[in-house]
Amino acid sequence: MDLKSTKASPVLTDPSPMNNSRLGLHSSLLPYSQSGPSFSTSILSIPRRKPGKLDDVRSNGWLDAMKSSSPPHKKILKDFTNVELSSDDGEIAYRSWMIKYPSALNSFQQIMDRARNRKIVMFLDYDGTLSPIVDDPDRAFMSADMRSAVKNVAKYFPTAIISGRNRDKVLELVGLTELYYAGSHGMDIMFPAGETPSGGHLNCIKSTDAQGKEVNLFQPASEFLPMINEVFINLVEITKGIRGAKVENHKFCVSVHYRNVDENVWSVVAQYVHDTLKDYPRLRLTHGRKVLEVRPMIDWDKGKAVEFLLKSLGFSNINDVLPIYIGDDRTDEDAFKVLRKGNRGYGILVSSVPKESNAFFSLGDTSEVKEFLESLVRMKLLDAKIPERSRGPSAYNTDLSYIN
Ligand SMILES: O=P(O)(O)OC[C@H]1O[C@H](O[C@H]2O[C@H](CO)[C@@H](O)[C@H](O)[C@H]2O)[C@H](O)[C@@H](O)[C@@H]1O
Repeated sequence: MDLKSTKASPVLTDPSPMNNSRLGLHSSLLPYSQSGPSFSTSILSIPRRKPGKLDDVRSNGWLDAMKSSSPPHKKILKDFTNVELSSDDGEIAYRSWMIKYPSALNSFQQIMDRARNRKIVMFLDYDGTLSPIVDDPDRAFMSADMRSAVKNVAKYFPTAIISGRNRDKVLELVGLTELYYAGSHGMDIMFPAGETPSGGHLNCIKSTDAQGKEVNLFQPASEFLPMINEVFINLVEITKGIRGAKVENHKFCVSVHYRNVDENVWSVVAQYVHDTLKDYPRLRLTHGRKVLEVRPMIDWDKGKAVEFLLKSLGFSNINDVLPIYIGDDRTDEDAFKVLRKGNRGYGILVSSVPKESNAFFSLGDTSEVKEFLESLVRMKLLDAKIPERSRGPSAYNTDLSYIN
């Protein structure tokens, strides 16, 4: 297979604003320009390959997007309101944001009313949702309490983790075999054998899980595997002189982290990724939290993965099912959109600062996520105890702490 071929695959589309036609805007990349940002040799050793013109990543918006990824709270408030805010103003801006995206904890009753006579299906993102954001992606562990909250939720509600990470890695981090897992932003889905979605998807293969159980794997970007490996190797090589840069191979996508890179050098990281992508017109870039993500240019994302799983698991009837997706990142917005469309379910954004979103509700941080999951379980147990006839709208407002 010609890895760099532009020949279209049936699944290829160009859904991203950050695609390679944008990248092509400045195709005549010049050798490294001295007018780029200055950096000390203590944080950046001489790279093997010189980056193209650093203006590329400025003019195509990459740098702005990088700066606005997980910025300080004050900057987010300024961007959200368009004015410089004092901390009191910030509090007001946050409160008005909360009116638009009410707390899922405070709106629990409303969510439960909607869930009456419907099966809740839970979708959970990993980083920033189940585990707090930390500097080292290899140390993004979830707490034991969170693990037990997820385990309990999965006892009563079908539960899937949809992560940008490699599927095996996220399974290792979560450590619960009773869940469904989708890695690589939904491009690597494992689901039970026998449950194939109607419509007979291609790219669905039989496999076995870690316990030797038969499962189905859906990998719509499987043809990109060699290309992704090649790009991973190139990106590791090209960024190895940049202190703090880290490249992860997630099988069907590659992450380039700049969280621990000196901000003056971000443009160099961006330019290296930009230069690399010029050789791969069938790959595109998306932005996460202080991470650049290189992925196949296919019409597939976390939203499509949610739809696929609902269908595969037999939960596509909108009248019987209430899907809830909790996530914190831009890539989760695709899933929020799918649930918002046709009022199908609820997206819940995890954020402690105002952010525009397609979610319906918000939760402030991972501890509120845990609280929400625990409330779902308590509600389920209470439901089993209260006879149908005595259930009123306020049934779930009672103190549920006696249920263990
Ligand atoms: O879809 P997710 O499960 O949320 O994965 C998205 C990315 O998460 C990881 O990076 C993020 O979390 C790290 C640990 O807290 C943090 O250091 C990093 O800055 C964040 O971007 C993961 O390492 C990425 O590969 C995922 O794409």
